[in-house]
Amino acid sequence: MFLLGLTGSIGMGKSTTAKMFAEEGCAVWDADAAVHRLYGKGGAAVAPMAAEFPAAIKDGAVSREALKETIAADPTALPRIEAIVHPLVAEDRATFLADAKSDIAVLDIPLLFETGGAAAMDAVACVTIPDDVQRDRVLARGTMTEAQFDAIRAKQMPAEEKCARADYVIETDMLDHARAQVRAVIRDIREKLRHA
Ligand SMILES: CC(C)(COP(=O)(O)OP(=O)(O)OC[C@H]1O[C@@H](n2cnc3c(N)ncnc32)[C@H](O)[C@@H]1O)[C@@H](O)C(=O)NCCC(=O)NCCS
Ligand SMILES: Nc1ncnc2c1ncn2[C@@H]1O[C@H](COP(=O)(O)OP(=O)(O)OP(=O)(O)O)[C@@H](O)[C@H]1O
Repeated sequence: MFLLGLTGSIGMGKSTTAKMFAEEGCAVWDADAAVHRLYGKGGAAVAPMAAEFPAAIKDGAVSREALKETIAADPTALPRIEAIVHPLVAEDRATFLADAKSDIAVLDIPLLFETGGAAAMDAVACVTIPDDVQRDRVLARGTMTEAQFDAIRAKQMPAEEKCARADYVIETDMLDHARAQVRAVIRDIREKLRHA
């Protein structure tokens, strides 16, 4: 199975583009969605998070709202959260890949380059839009304050660097344009698989 990493800065269109790959028949796994499962009631992150961040647990699940307050108040919190969450995310991904049935698996991973995951991919696609559009789109969702957005963005590798390292760049300026690029990426990969 061909492993295509899909990455890009916060709000640049990873989830929307991943859905397009799924619609074209690729098996898709989403790291953020895995975190949602892990944080949910009965999720594997709840107990270890409760041990370190008791204030972030509400109704047996990890509360993102509470967690964002913790992160804002304590600069050491995010790396400690990552140390708990990232190994669990890696397990979730291994389970997905063991069951996946498709010629191409797309792994939507926001921190693919930051965490060194790109080395395990056969190729990487990076979604991109200009910074001002990114900011507008993220703030329009209303789930983050401008300060929270800036803090997350500052932690991520700059978008230009991600694109420079990627094998494919997908501009997410318009849905039809992105879909055409997704189809071109799939065609290119299938062509490569035929000649492998
Ligand atoms: C910070 C939290 C509480 C924000 O939750 P919220 O629901 O508002 O946003 P969401 O999870 O959808 O994340 C939005 C985007 O923020 C970026 N982001 C999230 N976590 C991180 C991080 N640790 N470092 C850099 N960017 C991050 C990603 O681009 C992500 O797609 C949440 O993302 C979290 O708990 N992050 C820690 C776990 C993690 O590292 N996840 C990243 C994918 S494995
Ligand atoms: N090709 C596109 N054309 C127009 N709008 C788009 C396109 N792709 C994404 N968007 C819009 O941009 C916003 C962010 O997209 P999306 O949620 O897919 O990004 P993301 O990278 O997964 O975000 P995050 O990093 O926060 O998880 C959404 O409002 C979405 O509708």
